[in-house]
Amino acid sequence: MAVGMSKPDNVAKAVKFIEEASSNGANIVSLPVSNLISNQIVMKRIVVVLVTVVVMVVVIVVVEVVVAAAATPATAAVVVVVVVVVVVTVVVVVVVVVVVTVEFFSSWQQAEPIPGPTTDALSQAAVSNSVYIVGGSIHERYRDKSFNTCAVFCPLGELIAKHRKVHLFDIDIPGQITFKESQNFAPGDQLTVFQTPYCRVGVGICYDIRFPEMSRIYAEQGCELLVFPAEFSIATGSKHWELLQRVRAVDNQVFVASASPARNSKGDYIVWGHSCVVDPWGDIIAKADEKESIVYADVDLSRLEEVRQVLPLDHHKRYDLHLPTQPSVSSSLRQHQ
Ligand SMILES: O=C(O)CCC(=O)C(=O)O
Repeated sequence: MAVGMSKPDNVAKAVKFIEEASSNGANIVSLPVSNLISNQIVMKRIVVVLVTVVVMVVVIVVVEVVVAAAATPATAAVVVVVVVVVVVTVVVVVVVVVVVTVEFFSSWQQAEPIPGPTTDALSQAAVSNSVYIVGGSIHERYRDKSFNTCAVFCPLGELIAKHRKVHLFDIDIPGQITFKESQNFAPGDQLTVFQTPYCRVGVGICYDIRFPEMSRIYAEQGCELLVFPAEFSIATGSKHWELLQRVRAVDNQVFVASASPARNSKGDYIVWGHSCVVDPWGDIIAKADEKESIVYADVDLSRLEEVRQVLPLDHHKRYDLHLPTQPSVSSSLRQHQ
């Protein structure tokens, strides 16, 4: 789905898509990342514009004062020094106040607790449509911290799992993309698995897909489907989006589904789009383009068995040589398995 600036509109649209997916027979519906979070990049642009305007106004005032003072040479030098000191102080104060305010606004005020208004709407949508919902991600406020969190609901509307993004996207690819997610979020410290009557599901958010150990643990814990609400940019998505999903599917012999927002036309972070579902053989069985759409796929467990039979990787594993993994599953798994 296309993500807008208004959180209530995004939530309403998500609910509409859930209804549509369910009416077309979907049992598990995943929303993309950011569908419920306003665009912080736009906030940062507003700051840049605001600061630029303030600086320009101050510069104009200074020029006026200097020109006026130049008429009386004796006081000109003193006036210039005073004005410069005042201007620099004002600019520094304005920048600090605005940046701190906006960071606070974007990283905290938009956040909400779970349960909260957004997850209430998702819970209601799960009940009304009798589906499991992997709720994209919301900006969760918990005590004095913010998390990038995916809430999962069962058809009874219960919150059965909550995945707080484990790996934060702090990267700098010169000339392409710089992102420091840890400025706004704290990392989660648990992996998340939930059980449905159809299959067992492991959840990750976006950058989490890049860490093969996480998907491996999910597979070892019996997951047949891995779901990644995500939001890759063009910079990395064009190269790695499909590749990562296919390699996770092939290595672990599981289905992998990744839900992305539609391509946005404005902003510094251009979303790649292309939600897709990959089967355990690595075939892409359903795929969107960059535009807004719903992607449907059957998680056919007999296909999974077939792949595991012809390529019995689990039987060939050399656990005596491979590094042991350290499973750590969220309490939701223990409660709902
Ligand atoms: O791994 C990537 O290339 C993109 C990840 C990302 O955009 C995120 O986690 O927010």
